[in-house]
Amino acid sequence: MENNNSPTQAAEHDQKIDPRNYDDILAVVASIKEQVGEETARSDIGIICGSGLGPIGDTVQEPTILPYSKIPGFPTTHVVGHKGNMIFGKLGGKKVVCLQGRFHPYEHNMDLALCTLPVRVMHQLGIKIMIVSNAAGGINAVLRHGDLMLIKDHIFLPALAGFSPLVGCNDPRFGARFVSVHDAYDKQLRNLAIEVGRRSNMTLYEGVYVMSGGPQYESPAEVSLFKTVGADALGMSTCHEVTVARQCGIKVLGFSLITNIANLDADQSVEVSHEEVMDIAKQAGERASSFVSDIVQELSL
Ligand SMILES: O=P(O)(O)O[C@H]1O[C@H](CO)[C@@H](O)[C@H]1O
Ligand SMILES: Nc1nc2[nH]cnc2c(=O)[nH]1
Repeated sequence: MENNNSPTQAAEHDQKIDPRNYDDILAVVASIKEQVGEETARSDIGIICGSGLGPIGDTVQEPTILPYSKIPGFPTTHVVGHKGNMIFGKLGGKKVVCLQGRFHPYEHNMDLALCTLPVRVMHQLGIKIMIVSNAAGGINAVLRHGDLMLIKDHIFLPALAGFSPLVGCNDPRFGARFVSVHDAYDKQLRNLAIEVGRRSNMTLYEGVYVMSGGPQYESPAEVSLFKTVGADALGMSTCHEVTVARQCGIKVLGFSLITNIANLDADQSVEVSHEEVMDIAKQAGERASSFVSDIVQELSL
């Protein structure tokens, strides 16, 4: 089993990094540049792979792979289906950096600043656009296993309860103290994705993603609550990354792969498991990868 929280996966560096400190972020970036070379590190597009969506990273051409264990300040990824690699290379003719593995707040004691360190690092590496993917439970009745849903907006539940990556002192070099997320998921990028999907006859939904803290899956009553407030799909990631990206001025395109149907009725509920999530993600991996690659090909920077 990969990424099983084994002590052998401890970081290979001993540099102490505070993810809330701007100069420390620059130190992380300097280390990455030193290891892969300045030109390789410079990237235009960042991609974050969701649970089981690592195959997107495997399609990067001319890859230079830097394991997280070699990046100062990066914790290990504990969740199965998140390999823990930063991959530099080309996709659709563009320079990309792909994160094969993300940091979920539930893995890291709800330290959202730590979990968004990779986004701040990618910003310093030059990305202007971030494509973020996740595995999610479908709430909207139209959604089926394996469907792709473009994220139009989100409900960042932990942040509403005070768990935002922007809590704490704000170094103005990071961006605004008060970040507007009125347009978190860029409309032009969404339109492009819809057009790309249409051309390849892909059924693509658009909806609202809600992030819960996890790691337990939701009870039927909780799913009903989310449905009532307008959520279409739910997961335990993404919103923290998108919030930081917006603070940095990065444009975002996000999509959810529907890996399970969230339970709405306690009398007819079925067990949800990460194995099911991984299974469906595996089946959809190729489709999701070619979708991302087609979009990247058409992006103008
Ligand atoms: O959001 P990603 O990383 O795709 O993973 C999703 O899948 C896991 C649960 O199966 C949770 O971590 C949830 O957030
Ligand atoms: N919170 C949550 N995360 C998920 N990730 C994949 N499926 C689900 C789900 O049903 N709920």
